[in-house]
Amino acid sequence: MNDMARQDTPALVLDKVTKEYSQWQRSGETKDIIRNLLRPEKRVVTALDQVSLVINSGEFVAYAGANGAGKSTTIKILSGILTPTKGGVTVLGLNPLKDRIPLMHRVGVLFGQRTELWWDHPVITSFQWKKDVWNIPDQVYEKNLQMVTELLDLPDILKTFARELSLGQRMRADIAMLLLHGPELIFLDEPTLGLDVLAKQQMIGFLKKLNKEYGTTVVVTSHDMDDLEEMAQRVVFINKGKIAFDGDFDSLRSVMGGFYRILVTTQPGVPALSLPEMKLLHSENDVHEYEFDRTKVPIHEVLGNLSNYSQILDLEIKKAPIEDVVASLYLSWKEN
Ligand SMILES: Nc1ncnc2c1ncn2[C@@H]1O[C@H](COP(=O)(O)OP(=O)(O)OP(=O)(O)O)[C@@H](O)[C@H]1O
Repeated sequence: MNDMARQDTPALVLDKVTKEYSQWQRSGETKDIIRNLLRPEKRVVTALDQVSLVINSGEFVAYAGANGAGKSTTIKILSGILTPTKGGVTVLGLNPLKDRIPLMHRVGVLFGQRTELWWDHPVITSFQWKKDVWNIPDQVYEKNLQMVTELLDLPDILKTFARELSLGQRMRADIAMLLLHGPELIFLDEPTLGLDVLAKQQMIGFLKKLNKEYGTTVVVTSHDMDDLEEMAQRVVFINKGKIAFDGDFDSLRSVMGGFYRILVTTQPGVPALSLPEMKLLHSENDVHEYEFDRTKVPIHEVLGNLSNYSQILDLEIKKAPIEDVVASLYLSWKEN
């Protein structure tokens, strides 16, 4: 396929995909052992319920949702590990089940806590093993190895045994290995889980660069909404197997109202002011944090009200933290 045709083909399409699992039910009580053996009970769980989704080539998409929402199931279906119960799936224009081998050469999948590195060998040995087994041409391998070594700062890591790497170093080595065959589309499950602040920043910076400069389509799942907001342009939320939101982060914020935070620093000893249309969240020393909904009170009105108070020394307005927005969303979904 030429490059033009590739760009026109969506990176992935889910068309009314449903996935049901059968789960064996056992009470765990001794008195039920015989009954469990003779009349085992099964429960059908609908992990994905008529999910339709299109992700275009070159996008960076956050795929989010609470525990058990259906994220891993989606990624397993997209990578051909699972068959959907109903519905159609294409990845880079191919069928993940029938075309698994050709797809493997164009896609990369990384499940956060799993590693493909050989534990008792230096990292470079695993890389060379992948090159041989995957039949990666010398030129492609050398080019990608150079790219990941530079961008992920790997020189020392390459010579180190995988078992001796820190979590952050191992994650970098895993992502590097994933990219050696030059995938056009990558699925990453929790790539920042457990990383310290610096390692996390490095990982986020690298993924953004990979998407922007190399055009790789990236689909990331994570429970850390701040990380997702920093990385992705689009967020798709799945809730109980259904797409509950698909858009950018600002639109996600506005789903729960246009909540903003304002930090008001007053002169020492001045108690928190009671301000119209603003909810006091907390006060510490002379800094008081309020929340307001800008769809109800425009920002200029808030500032106008505050300008009447000579006790105010400083002001800072910021968007409500995305984690809080999502917590309210989860709560509203739970109640429905
Ligand atoms: N192999 C399986 N057999 C039976 N049920 C399963 C299986 N895998 C997942 N499920 C069920 O499908 C639903 C979706 O699970 P899935 O692992 O896709 O969620 P998730 O969004 O990835 O969750 P998490 O964030 O906790 O990893 C859950 O109710 C889960 O119990």
